Amino acid sequence: MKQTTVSAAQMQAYDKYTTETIGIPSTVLIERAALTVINTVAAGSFLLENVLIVVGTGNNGGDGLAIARLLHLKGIKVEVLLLGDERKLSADNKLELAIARKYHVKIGRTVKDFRDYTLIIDALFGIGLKRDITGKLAEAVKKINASNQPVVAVDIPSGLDATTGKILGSAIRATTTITFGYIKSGLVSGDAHKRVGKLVLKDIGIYAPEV
Ligand SMILES: NC(=O)C1=CN([C@@H]2O[C@H](COP(=O)(O)OP(=O)(O)OC[C@H]3O[C@@H](n4cnc5c(N)ncnc54)[C@H](O)[C@@H]3O)[C@@H](O)[C@H]2O)[C@@H](O)CC1
Ligand SMILES: [K+]
Repeated sequence: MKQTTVSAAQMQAYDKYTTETIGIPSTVLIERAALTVINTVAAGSFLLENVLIVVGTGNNGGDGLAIARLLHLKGIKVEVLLLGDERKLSADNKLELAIARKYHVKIGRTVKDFRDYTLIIDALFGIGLKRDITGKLAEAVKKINASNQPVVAVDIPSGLDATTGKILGSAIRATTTITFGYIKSGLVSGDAHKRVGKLVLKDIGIYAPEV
């Protein structure tokens, strides 16, 4: 795996190349991303007693839903907090949500107190974040940070611009960030040092066209 950094646009192009030109279904990549996250989390010192997975409407949320399902099927107590407009789910997110619901994963729209969880997994936004996080979503981000609970960010802490590392409105403060395929430049620049925590790079089968 190359250690050079990539922009969000480059990473999106690699995703597209892998899924469209090579033909690996995006749900295979999501499953690999989810397996990687649960294995990395299990190998760490996190307490998996009561896990909250915060998911958004895009494919980062799709990763989160797959993580929730895999943990749930291992008998770990998990809860999903689904944030954003459910009518705007990406196709893969919709599929992962339907699968999670069939396995009776607990999925809610609100949380009483973020301090009730032993681990929070952040799958709100990945490299698709385009503008400032505002309103209810920004409130949730601030409450998660204020909870001081351990947070594992999926691909990138939500709210961080994947290219510049600038905080867009507000951003999750992660204990550990597990990023897929390549280190996005925003994980090592701008405000990244305030938000990323320990950075872990994992291969999930996305490669640049020249590989
Ligand atoms: N094939 C792929 O593209 C893969 C993607 N993966 C995951 O998917 C992520 C990228 O997924 P997406 O491109 O769907 O992007 P995201 O999941 O980052 O989110 C994009 C969604 O959020 C909305 N949005 C953007 N900024 C917003 C804001 N400020 N407030 C409210 N809504 C906002 C967009 O309109 C879009 O619906 C990666 O970071 C990675 O975690 C991996 O699962 C591997 C495969
Ligand atoms: K995230």
